[in-house]
Amino acid sequence: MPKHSSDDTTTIDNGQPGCEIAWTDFAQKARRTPTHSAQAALLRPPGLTLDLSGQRLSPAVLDCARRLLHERDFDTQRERLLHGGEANPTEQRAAWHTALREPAPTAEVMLERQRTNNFVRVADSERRWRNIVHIGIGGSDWGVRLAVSAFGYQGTWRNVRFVANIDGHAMQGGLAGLDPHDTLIVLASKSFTTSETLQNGQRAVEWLRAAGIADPYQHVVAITARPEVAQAWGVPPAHVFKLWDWVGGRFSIWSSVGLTVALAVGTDVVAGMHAGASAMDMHFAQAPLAENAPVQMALAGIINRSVLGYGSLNIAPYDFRLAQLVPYIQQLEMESLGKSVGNDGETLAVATGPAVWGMPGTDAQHTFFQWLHQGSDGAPVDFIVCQEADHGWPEHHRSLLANCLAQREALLQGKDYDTALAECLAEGMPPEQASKLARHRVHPGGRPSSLIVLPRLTPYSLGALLALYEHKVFVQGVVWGINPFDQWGVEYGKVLAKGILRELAGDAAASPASAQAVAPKHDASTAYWVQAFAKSLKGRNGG
Ligand SMILES: O=P(O)(O)OC[C@H]1O[C@](O)(CO)[C@@H](O)[C@@H]1O
Repeated sequence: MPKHSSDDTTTIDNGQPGCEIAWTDFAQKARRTPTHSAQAALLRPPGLTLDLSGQRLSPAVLDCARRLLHERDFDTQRERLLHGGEANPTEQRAAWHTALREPAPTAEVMLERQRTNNFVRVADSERRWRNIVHIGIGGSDWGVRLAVSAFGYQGTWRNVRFVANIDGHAMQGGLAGLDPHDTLIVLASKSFTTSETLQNGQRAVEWLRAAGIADPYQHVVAITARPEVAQAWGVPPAHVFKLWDWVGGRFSIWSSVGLTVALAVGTDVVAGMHAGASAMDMHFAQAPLAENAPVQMALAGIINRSVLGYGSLNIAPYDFRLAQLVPYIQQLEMESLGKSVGNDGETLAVATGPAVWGMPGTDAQHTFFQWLHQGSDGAPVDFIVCQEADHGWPEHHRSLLANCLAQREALLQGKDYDTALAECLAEGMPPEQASKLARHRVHPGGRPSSLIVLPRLTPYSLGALLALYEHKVFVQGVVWGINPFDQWGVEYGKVLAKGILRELAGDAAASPASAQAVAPKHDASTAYWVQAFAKSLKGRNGG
């Protein structure tokens, strides 16, 4: 059976009787449904409107999807997710990020929310911490960057810098020009073991100390699921904010990791995002499947990936403020769905999570839209746009909206040869030249897309949008039979890096075999570069 196939007969078999039939029916119906239905297919969950008319969805597809979801035990799995059950079986824990944004959360969640808000209130009232350096990576970074750039794009009275990368230039740039005496370092790390974050944090502490600050840790806060480790590292207990093991790293924007957002753009923004996301949670829990936005979006994505064979998904926010949405969704989708082994431990028979990439429109149009329109592969596109802008130049917003709709229409409708030829002739070309050039002007069309319209960019609508994608990813995990809440693939590289690091530091005993049992013997190329880099590092350090 092919691993990656758009063949109708490719089956998903996760050990449940009948799944193969439901999948085959679903795939066949989807294949027979044309992309681009005659009417806009609008869903109106909280905070946004979703137009899926550019996808291969139809009542017949939905009918088969219902059976498929039933056979995957979707209702039970959704219940488990939303009520703190063991949604993450390989790590034997919940994935209960929805609990963090509930209007009436548990006492422990409420306590951390209050502690975070108090910290911000005191800092604001004292006009303290003019500079914030947020140090975190992956899920401890992207959501914060996104919210700060979405609502602080005009600048804020606090100067907020982000440092994620282990590359020393990132830290150098992150600290450059700041007054250490009025700088707060926010260390966000669920595990408090991530080497990038801890090393960058160490540099920040040294920088504070070098400025003559006697107790640099008074300038540091930590947000972590391991408060005792953060305290042992030096952070005062009152500066340690907690999240929980049952919050996946890529969902931590809903936790105290939002502290930097609150310091930068206000606690109201955080509360608004929570409200929007929580409303989407309710919608996901209660809306019938035909109107359930995350479910419908998930089905469209499954058809694009596993039935039509598209290898990637393009995210095109037609909003400059949402540039950081691209890496945010990239991590959410690719860390969650970048798996090829199912929950039963078997290799999956169908292709799962697509590569996710993108850039805000209209920049994207001048960068890679050519490939989307006429390239041999193409990719489904999620267009995201706000109906109303928040600036005072309506002509700019008109152009932005026109561009968004035009790109989508071109992908959907395409342009056939006769139209292209007529165009060329109307431009006065001689017939022979026109017939040649017309071929280059043909757009295949029928390329799938979704259009997500936010009434305007508010914390509520952004919260709803993020929760929409989260639940979409979850539903895809259910259908594909994979756990979207672990990320074992990231771990192996981390383990190997530790061994190589020791070798680069000249630790002779750290040959791969002796460093750790799981590290393989280096391949010839890696061995060559380890030696070469070790030599140049040694030379540089005068060794
Ligand atoms: O918050 P931590 O524990 O520092 O982890 C940072 C990131 O590293 C990962 O574990 C792996 O990339 C992500 O899931 C997570 O968001």
